[in-house]
Amino acid sequence: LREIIILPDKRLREISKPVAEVTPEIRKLADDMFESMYEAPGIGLAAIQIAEPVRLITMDIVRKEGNGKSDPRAFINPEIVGASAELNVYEEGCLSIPEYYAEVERPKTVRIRYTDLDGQVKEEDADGLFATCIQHEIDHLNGVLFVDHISKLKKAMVVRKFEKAAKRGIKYV
Ligand SMILES: O=C(O)C[C@@H](Cc1ccccc1)[C@H](O)SCc1ccccc1
Ligand SMILES: [Zn+2]
Repeated sequence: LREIIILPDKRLREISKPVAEVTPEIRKLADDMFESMYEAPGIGLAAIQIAEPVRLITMDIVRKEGNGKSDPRAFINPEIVGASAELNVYEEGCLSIPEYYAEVERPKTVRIRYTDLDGQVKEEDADGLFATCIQHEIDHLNGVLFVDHISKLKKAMVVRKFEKAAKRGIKYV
């Protein structure tokens, strides 16, 4: 199980590097990410959140319902190649910014291109929670956090709260 890094950890602002080749190490990292994601629990995770600055995302949207179903997905070097003009608002959270939620507006549907764990390049349309989550995760790969999409004032309050907690040595368990 890998520790999820928390704001204000500067590493969350790194730009993750492309994965050159799907190696056994990348597959092992994906396994570690699924384990950490399920344990959190979360429906998405970007490698930088466990301090690995590589362009790899894991997701499992259905598992959240806890009805025994599971649809683990891994996305290597994901890119958004198209986005709807129509926007969607979703109350987002982040495993790296615990217990803070805010409404974020994003394109309702996006077309993504990525490489899967078998090394196959795929293109796919995403809508609903899948669209919201994949955009949230791709943001992580670019050092962007969901609080960067909310008002300056609210973002300043959140960042200050986490910086004070960090100074007091409070680690969110
Ligand atoms: O920090 C992360 O990247 C995990 C995020 C992914 C996410 C954020 C906003 C909207 C959808 C996904 C979440 O903390 S995973 C927890 C969760 C579960 C169900 C719905 C929303 C968030
Ligand atoms: Zn997040």
